[in-house]
Amino acid sequence: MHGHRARAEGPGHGAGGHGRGRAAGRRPGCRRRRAGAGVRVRVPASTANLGPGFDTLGLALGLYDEVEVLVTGSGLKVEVIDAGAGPMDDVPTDERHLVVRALRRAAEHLGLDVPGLHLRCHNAIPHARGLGSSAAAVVSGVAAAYALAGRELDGEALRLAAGFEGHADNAAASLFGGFVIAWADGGRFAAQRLDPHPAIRPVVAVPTMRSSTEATRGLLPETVPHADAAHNAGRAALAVLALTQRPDLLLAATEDRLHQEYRAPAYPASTRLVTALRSQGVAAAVSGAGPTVLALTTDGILPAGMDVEGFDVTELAVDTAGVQVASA
Ligand SMILES: Nc1ncnc2c1ncn2[C@@H]1O[C@H](COP(=O)(O)OP(=O)(O)O)[C@@H](O)[C@H]1O
Ligand SMILES: N[C@@H](CCOP(=O)(O)O)C(=O)O
Repeated sequence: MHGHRARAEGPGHGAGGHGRGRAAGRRPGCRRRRAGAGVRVRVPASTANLGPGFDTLGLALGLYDEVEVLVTGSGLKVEVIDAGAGPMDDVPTDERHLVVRALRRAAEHLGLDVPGLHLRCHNAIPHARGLGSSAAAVVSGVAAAYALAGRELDGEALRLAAGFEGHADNAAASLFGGFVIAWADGGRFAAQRLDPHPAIRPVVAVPTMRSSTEATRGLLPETVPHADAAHNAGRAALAVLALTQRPDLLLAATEDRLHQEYRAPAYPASTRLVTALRSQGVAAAVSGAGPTVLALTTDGILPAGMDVEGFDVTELAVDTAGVQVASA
């Protein structure tokens, strides 16, 4: 399943979405999925904002979580396997598990009755680092529900997934792959996918420290100076051109004044690395809400002499396919 294109039309589903708490009951017209049905989902990580495109721009990355979903007769079993993400001590294995919540909400939306569930989650995307692990988890749950219902992913899938976090940049990238522009009209999320320029080679510097997106969103001011808003509007527009056609413009196109400096106290080492890379001409930004540092290079490496102690530096491919689902 791939190549889906988000649509801007259709009814929206916000974070308070419909059907909450009804998953256990079987409603009239609900289609029961037989025990034994199963799907396997592979979902890419993502990097959001890309500097100036706060809550708007996203890029899918070639680092994947995989989830095996088996429909059972009753109950819930969640197995969480470290496939490179590190310790999973922040993940509950009951109904609060993010993949389970997303799957249940999407199943409810699709009129699908899932009597019991067994999940095996192979997690490679590190949590709370700014690589979209939570959006990837939500997208995998939504994609699993769509596949179990025999439905193709559509714009409603994006609205369901984005409704969990209230912004769609990561979710759209994980759903559709490639480079995405996401927006919301009164809570109705939509996205447009674009093909990133093939010369772009993202490098990520991932620190061991975690930083929750919710916490660093709390550092943002209610209002920003008009000049900063104007600056970011221009740079975000330029970023669309740079990401798709003109990688030579990436340094100017990744300059941000809306969110990074406010979040800087949460991760000083990442901020220092972004500044050092930019001073060497590398198009660097904080990835998502941080603390990972993203460098959009064309050679797949960082300049010599950078202080990357405490960071795990890796080149990641751009994922162009988005979430993939197969029968298990
Ligand atoms: N694969 C997953 N399965 C279950 N929960 C997850 C998964 N990935 C992320 N989460 C939840 O989301 C939190 C991280 O979300 P967030 O702070 O938005 O960071 P990120 O930048 O990684 O998305 C984790 O602490 C965990 O509670
Ligand atoms: N636009 C969001 C992106 C959050 O990304 P994450 O990978 O850190 O969850 C923000 O900047 O808050």
